Amino acid sequence: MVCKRSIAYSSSANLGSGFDILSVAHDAFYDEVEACTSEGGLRVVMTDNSNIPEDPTKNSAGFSVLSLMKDYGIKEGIILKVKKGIPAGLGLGSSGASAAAAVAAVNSLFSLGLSKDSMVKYSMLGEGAIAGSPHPDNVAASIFGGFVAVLGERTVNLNVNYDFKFILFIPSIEAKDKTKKARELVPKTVDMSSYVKNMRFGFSLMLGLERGDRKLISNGLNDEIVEKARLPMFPFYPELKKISLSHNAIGACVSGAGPSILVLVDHESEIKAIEEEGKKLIASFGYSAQVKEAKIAGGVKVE
Ligand SMILES: Nc1ncnc2c1ncn2[C@@H]1O[C@H](COP(=O)(O)OP(=O)(O)OP(=O)(O)O)[C@@H](O)[C@H]1O
Ligand SMILES: N[C@@H](CCO)C(=O)O
Repeated sequence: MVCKRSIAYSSSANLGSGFDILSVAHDAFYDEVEACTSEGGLRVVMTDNSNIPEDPTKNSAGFSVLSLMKDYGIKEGIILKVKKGIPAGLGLGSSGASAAAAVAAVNSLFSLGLSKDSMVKYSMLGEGAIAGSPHPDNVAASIFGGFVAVLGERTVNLNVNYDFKFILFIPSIEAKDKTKKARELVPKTVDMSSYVKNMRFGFSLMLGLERGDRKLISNGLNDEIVEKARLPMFPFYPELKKISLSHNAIGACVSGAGPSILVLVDHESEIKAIEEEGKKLIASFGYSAQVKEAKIAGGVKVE
């Protein structure tokens, strides 16, 4: 039996207006996957006591690897042992990280020579199996690391020339098929004024990161369309953003499909006040919340 082990970090997708395009990997949490050759077929084993299905067609890691096995004619059996570090269903790219780690491990196990873009392609299929449509942003961040823009079949890393860190507010809200439901809330059409505002936000964020311009980054962390449509899923968000900005955060946005919220902070921000008041606010809505500080993380690693 030959094995390969990999780890992939959590991520926050969308970053305001970049629905299904922009994302960032952070070191808040990571998943580990060990892929070993075995008897025929694919078996997924969740090594912790999570309720995540082990049926490969219902598991993001399993479905991605099934697709790889089919396309690359892999006849040998594979056992995937998935150790979850990233809590699922909270907008932290949990399903995407498992898929990314599994694809990278199998790529190495069978020396498939997949490019990072091909790994994104296979990993996003796992997202499709559970969220109804295969969004690429979380898996792209987990594979490439850093800030990414997914531009069709290519993912590009953004240069970051500003020093900041993240605060993640992670409310304990259990919602079955959360991302699937959240995607159903996204409007099918948008009016021109929202489109123009969102283009401005997206360009502001990308240029602000590249130029190290705090004001542009701050202006970029906004969204007129998707966050608004999904607000009933995280009703505390507008007030949490207000509190963060009043204490000099750079900006705040919904992490992926929520309910977690990502806040960017730097030396000018009153971090303790943001964390304490933010937690109290979420409690006033009836939810407990974990608050976690994090930094930008690298891409998937195979041992
Ligand atoms: N390997 C996996 N890791 C995590 N969740 C998985 C996995 N395979 C299947 N799932 C299922 O996917 C659902 C969680 O996915 P969902 O997209 O809602 O959350 P997420 O990946 O944590 O967040 P987001 O995509 O918003 O960042 C759960 O119902 C879980 O059972
Ligand atoms: N772009 C995806 C990310 C899910 O984490 C969405 O917002 O549905």
